Amino acid sequence: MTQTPFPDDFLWGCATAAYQIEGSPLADGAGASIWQRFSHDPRLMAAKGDTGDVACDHYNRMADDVALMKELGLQAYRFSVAWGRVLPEGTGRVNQAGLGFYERLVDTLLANDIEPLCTLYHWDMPVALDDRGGWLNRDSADWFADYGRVLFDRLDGRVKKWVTLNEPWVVTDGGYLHGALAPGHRNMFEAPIASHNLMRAHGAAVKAYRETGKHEIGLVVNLEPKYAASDSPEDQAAQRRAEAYMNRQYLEPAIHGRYPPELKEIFGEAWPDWPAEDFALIQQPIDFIGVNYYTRNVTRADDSWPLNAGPVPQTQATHTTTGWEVFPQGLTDVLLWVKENYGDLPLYITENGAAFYDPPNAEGGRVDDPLRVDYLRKHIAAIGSAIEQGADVRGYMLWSFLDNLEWSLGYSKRFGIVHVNFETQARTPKNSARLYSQVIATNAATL
Ligand SMILES: OC[C@@H]1[C@@H](O)[C@H](O)[C@@H](O)c2[nH]c(CCc3ccccc3)c[n+]21
Repeated sequence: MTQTPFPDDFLWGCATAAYQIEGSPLADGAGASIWQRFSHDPRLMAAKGDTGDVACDHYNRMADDVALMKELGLQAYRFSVAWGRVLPEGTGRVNQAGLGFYERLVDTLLANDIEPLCTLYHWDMPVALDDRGGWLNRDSADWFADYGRVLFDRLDGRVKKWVTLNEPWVVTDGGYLHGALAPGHRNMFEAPIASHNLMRAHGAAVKAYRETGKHEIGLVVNLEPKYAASDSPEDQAAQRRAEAYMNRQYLEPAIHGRYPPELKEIFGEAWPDWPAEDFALIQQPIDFIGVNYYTRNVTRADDSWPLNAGPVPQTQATHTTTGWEVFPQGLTDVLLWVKENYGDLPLYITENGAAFYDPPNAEGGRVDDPLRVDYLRKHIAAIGSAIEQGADVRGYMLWSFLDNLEWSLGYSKRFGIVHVNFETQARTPKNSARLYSQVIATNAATL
């Protein structure tokens, strides 16, 4: 048994997102989000009938859920705010009842010695703004900054770690290129525009935070390390395109004020000439980078659209129920890649976890999830290895605290370390929750 001690102030927590756990999406004056619209549309939703109307009913069960977080020993909790609860029309009128829910959540967390990490945007834009063009409208940067100011004014100080966007790549690739996620567009010309406006909005919100904010704000990106399938020039070029498209497209402008050249190659005539002043806005200095890691990709040249690059199935490996290869080394590799390419900004693992087929509630209220226990042990050890090699990793937010709505895949993909019986809303910690409690108590990875 090898123990890898973590830094003394390493922050151990869990992550969730508003639309995936809260339910009551229209309660107390809230304005509908694009996910309310998308999940109710059987033409768009893969898991037809699975909506966020109830989810984990966290909106009504928040105090009990925070008590369970405390019981498990969580030191932090990463959540997102549903924009439409706070600003039902997306801009203008503030819905005090909606803002009040998040104020109660933050105060309850603090009363339980759990540090709140607040994500402003985890994919649920108000429909009122989507109807005005959403992320395709350059005004979205101002809408988002104004929304941020409402939260900063009310919660900064109690919230000391802010995140502007969760995974702009997924918002763009899923919502505007392939259409698998809200708002369900499939348009190669729209995707770069949405992507660019998301980053302008990120910059505008960071700039707004610096007007009054006294703590930290960062950006969360999903990173999937790309390993060329061979040394052939074709596979090497495919790896560069895939890495640029997913892993560099957002960090390059945020940190270096530029886009990777491969994006013009990928999008061709669909890649606009961006106004130079946009990059000064996007490149606002941030205090940390949040890394969401789940798996890797072995990449080869192929005729897939739009990258002409695709995965080589790793048939010999363990896979999750979402089809992702379990590859802990990729987490070590990608943390060192961030350090090498983007400098020594503090890093947080803002998401890491896995969906496996968990047994139903066994007798005595236990859920045995050995594959998730093994996944977490190995990925937490992988972080320890990156830290030993010089990565400045400050915390780990496990995805996820509860089984929840896995977007268009519905409730069948269970990522929680706490099982949710969606008929009764009963919460049952899985064995992985017990493992995580031990990791937190010892501040060490044990393999
Ligand atoms: O899929 C598990 C989680 C989601 O539930 C989170 O809301 C989201 O932040 C998130 N991102 C990723 C990695 C990127 C990705 C998202 C969706 C589909 C494929 C890859 C995995 N997850």
